[in-house]
Amino acid sequence: MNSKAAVLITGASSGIGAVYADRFAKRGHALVLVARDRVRMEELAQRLRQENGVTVELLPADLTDSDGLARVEARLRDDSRIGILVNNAGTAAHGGFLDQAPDDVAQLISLNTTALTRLASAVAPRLAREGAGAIVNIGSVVGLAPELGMSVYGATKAFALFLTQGLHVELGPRGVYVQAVLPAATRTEIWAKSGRDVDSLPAVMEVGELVDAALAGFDARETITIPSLPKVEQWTSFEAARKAMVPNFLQVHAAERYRQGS
Ligand SMILES: NC(=O)C1=CN([C@@H]2O[C@H](COP(=O)(O)OP(=O)(O)OC[C@H]3O[C@@H](n4cnc5c(N)ncnc54)[C@H](OP(=O)(O)O)[C@@H]3O)[C@@H](O)[C@H]2O)C=CC1
Ligand SMILES: N[C@@H](C=O)C(=O)O
Repeated sequence: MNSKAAVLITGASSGIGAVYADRFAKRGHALVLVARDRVRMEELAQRLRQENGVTVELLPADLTDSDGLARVEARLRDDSRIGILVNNAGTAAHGGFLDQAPDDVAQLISLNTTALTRLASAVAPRLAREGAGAIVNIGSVVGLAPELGMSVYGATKAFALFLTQGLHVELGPRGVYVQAVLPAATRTEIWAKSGRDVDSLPAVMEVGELVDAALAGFDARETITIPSLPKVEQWTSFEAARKAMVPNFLQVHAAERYRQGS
């Protein structure tokens, strides 16, 4: 019997999710693949079964649809073989805020934040009871960079980062590992799908290299993994500055600069 936890990967029909599937299959994990495109997932599943002898199941679902999302939530809640969730499905939006239709914005938020949170929420109680398992949330460096002008997409990725840090605080002591991976530009279909030419970017990482680095962070049990960032000290000092500010928030009086005439 295979004692390794099964891995449920969302957005597994292409790009980063498909490579996660490949790498976890190579490590001998059974897989549950989630996305809308059943045909692409079946092609991937057949190859992974053949090459690695692992069980690969498909759970086709649109995660912005309440029925689809509920099916995946139920699977995460009830299937005790699943010990790792890779919350990867996501889309980006082209254009600036003024050009984006509210319905498109709502759809983006629904996939990148609501689905991500509901799936984590479906699996977390069981993992906490078992005192084991992992939740991996795919964020983006865009979530740290409002200057890039992708405000809604970046906000969803900032959400993924914050949620990860919060869940790390809450679930870490219960034995559940939570990781956020923050890729920078990576060669996948997301760029063409959102109307952008990936080759116009100054630097793009190949998707295999991105996922291998993310898994190195996973193996090291990092909470935040930024594969492209050359010096980790930049992230650790950013975090140290944030943490140093937190004890100063609770005050009886407003800061001196806001006190008028007192
Ligand atoms: N590539 C990059 O430069 C970067 C990507 N990221 C993040 O990485 C993640 C993966 O993206 P990437 O691999 O690049 O892009 P892809 O477009 O290749 O993959 C996106 C995946 O999400 C799935 N998906 C999209 N919409 C839905 C939906 N409504 N329901 C279920 N699944 C859906 C797609 O499958 P299907 O269409 O079959 O449903 C596909 O499998 C995203 O969260 C993205 O924001 C972060 C930083 C950089
Ligand atoms: N997905 C990319 C933007 O569209 C990114 O996060 O860099």
